[in-house]
Amino acid sequence: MRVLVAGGAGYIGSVVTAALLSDGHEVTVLDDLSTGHADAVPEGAALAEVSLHDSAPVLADVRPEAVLHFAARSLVGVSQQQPEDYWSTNVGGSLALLESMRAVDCRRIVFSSTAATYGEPDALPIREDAPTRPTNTYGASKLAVDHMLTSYAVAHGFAAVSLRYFNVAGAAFGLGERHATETHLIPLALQVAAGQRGSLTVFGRDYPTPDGTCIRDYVHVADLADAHLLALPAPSAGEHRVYNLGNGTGFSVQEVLDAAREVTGHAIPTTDGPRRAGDPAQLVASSDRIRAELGWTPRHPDLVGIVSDAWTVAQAR
Ligand SMILES: NC(=O)c1ccc[n+]([C@@H]2O[C@H](COP(=O)([O-])OP(=O)(O)OC[C@H]3O[C@@H](n4cnc5c(N)ncnc54)[C@H](O)[C@@H]3O)[C@@H](O)[C@H]2O)c1
Ligand SMILES: O=c1ccn([C@@H]2O[C@H](COP(=O)(O)OP(=O)(O)O[C@H]3O[C@H](CO)[C@H](O)[C@H](O)[C@H]3O)[C@@H](O)[C@H]2O)c(=O)[nH]1
Repeated sequence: MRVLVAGGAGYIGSVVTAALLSDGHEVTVLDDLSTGHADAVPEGAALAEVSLHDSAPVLADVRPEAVLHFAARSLVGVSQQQPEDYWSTNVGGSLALLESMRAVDCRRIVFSSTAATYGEPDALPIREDAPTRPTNTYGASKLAVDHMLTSYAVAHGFAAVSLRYFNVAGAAFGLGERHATETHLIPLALQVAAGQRGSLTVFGRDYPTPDGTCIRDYVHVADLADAHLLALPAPSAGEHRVYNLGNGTGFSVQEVLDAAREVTGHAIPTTDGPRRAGDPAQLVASSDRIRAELGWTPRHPDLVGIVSDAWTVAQAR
């Protein structure tokens, strides 16, 4: 298939681009390089350095049969201080992209949604029919795009899938996480292990969890790539599907740090800090729906393996 990958110079988009290429697809990456890197775009994919807002000429030129949409602002904390950037990029940019698609009669899309659309869960694991009550602008902006896709499916015959990722981690195809402003636990722990950072702050040890630290569901980026390949052809015209993506097993911040110490052989000093605003105590996915409907099975559910793959690629840089 001829596909356009919006945000394909970023962490997850670049890995999925590599997976699409190895599956025989023809790929053009559209990315403004605001948080991505040109050298992360896999060889064999074309790069159009353009914003979502100016995507129309690129779509007119490429004439894709489908779009995979990763391009976004995705820092929860910043979304609370600069909401305008989140509404503009995530919602305004996505609307512009959908209109660019409609103009060239391209109506198939896979969208990067997030566990942040659910907010604080009533019950675990979180299923797709759980209430969506985002606790930050980032999650609210992603939920708005999910709603946009439902209405584009109904009104304009789009075939759409929202994949609600939980905590994406690990590396594949030699590509890992490389954010100028890094906020994610695993890459930060590995930067401490590599001596690039002195220590890491544990955000809260007083949560109602067995060791007092937050629990998250870490999913390997290679398993995420598998899910995108399965989701791409799945919906029919007029259909918008929503699938959670996680392993269904939660690990605490303490367990992640222990795994990082085991993998790297470094002590990884930490200090204890207050809770980070808006962090739910536990987020664990039920991925029963995508397992049942698309046959997705995570091949790398082991936390030590996920951290180990991230470490291998971080060291190679
Ligand atoms: N990393 C996670 O754990 C996680 C979890 C849930 C959802 N997500 C979502 O997955 C997607 C990818 O996340 P990531 O971690 O790879 O982020 P990333 O920042 O590495 O990648 C995002 C890419 O989008 C590009 N981009 C941003 N705004 C753009 C615009 N206006 N026009 C064109 N390109 C633009 C950036 O340059 C970057 O290359 C995001 O939509 C994010 O919200 C990520
Ligand atoms: O320096 C740090 C960084 C993180 N943490 C903790 O580690 C856990 C994981 O934090 P991350 O920042 O790595 O990931 P989040 O769970 O905050 O965010 C992820 O899940 C969200 C869903 O709520 C969104 O989807 C978001 O895009 C995605 O990155 C949290 O309990 C956080 O408090 C620390 O203790 N210290």
